[in-house]
Amino acid sequence: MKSTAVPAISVSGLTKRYGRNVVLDGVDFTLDEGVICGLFGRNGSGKTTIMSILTAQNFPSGGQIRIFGEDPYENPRVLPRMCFVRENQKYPDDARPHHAFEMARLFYPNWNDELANELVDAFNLPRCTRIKKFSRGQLSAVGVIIGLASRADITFFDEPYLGLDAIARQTFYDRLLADYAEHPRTILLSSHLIDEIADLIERVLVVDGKRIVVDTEADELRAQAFSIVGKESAVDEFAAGREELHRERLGPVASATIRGHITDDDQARIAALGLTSGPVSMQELIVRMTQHYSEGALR
Ligand SMILES: Nc1ncnc2c1ncn2[C@@H]1O[C@H](COP(=O)(O)OP(=O)(O)OP(=O)(O)O)[C@@H](O)[C@H]1O
Repeated sequence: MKSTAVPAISVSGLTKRYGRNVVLDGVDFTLDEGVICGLFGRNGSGKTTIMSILTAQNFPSGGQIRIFGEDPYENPRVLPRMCFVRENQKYPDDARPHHAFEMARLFYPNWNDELANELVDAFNLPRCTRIKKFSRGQLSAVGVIIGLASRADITFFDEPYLGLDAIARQTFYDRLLADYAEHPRTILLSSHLIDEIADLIERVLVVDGKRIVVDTEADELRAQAFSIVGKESAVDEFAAGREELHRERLGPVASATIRGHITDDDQARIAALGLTSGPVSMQELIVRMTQHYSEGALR
């Protein structure tokens, strides 16, 4: 299911301006069907803007976007195939969860009532309370349930975890993976809790400086850096001539994040220098790479 002739999403040269403020400038990426992809980036980097443009809730200022090969604007072939779970979703004042689910059932052809009901129990959601009275986490749970039970061909989750406690977030991740295994589809998930979703995602996109700066398979990303720790003079010796993403010092001891695959020769040299090496978490790697890009080191 990994590659199809027509990608689920294709974006080329996307720009977006709000007045004179250019927030996206030349965003390019494609996403095949049947992939869970993480969309990461700092606050205000444009993640919500990208999702809202892809779901035709916002207009691009330039460039081209295609959903299953088609322009999504006012396109009845494409719009019911996409579900956008956004942070500030509004519901009518008197709506209870079942009202929101009835609306979703009308719109999404693959909607599954049984799954929605199971999830209401899994998230301990009160069935008879008006959504207006819900806590922040309960409100997020309504969005997550709609996102999962819609089984849309492409589901966009934009920071869907706000207010959800650790147990509820784990419930979301577990149910997402379980349902995705039975009903593969395309999922674009933005989050600041990178390590929490690192094991869910197969693909990574990072937006920074108005464009996509990282576009890679998750496994490849994990292998793109390693850390070394030990006496600073030994760290200096090992790091000389290599791309160093980050360094920290504590007295005579330093730890450096080095970009690149660690080789057998590297391992031997690390041991000979009395250093220790370790993996870098996806969150740390993305944070370090984003800082590095922001400092202009890679441009
Ligand atoms: N309707 C709007 N009018 C003017 N500026 C906007 C509008 N919507 C977003 N912006 C600006 O566009 C930029 C990108 O915002 P966006 O919400 O897409 O970022 P984000 O990556 O989703 O941020 P966060 O991680 O904080 O949710 C920000 O600088 C924001 O202020």
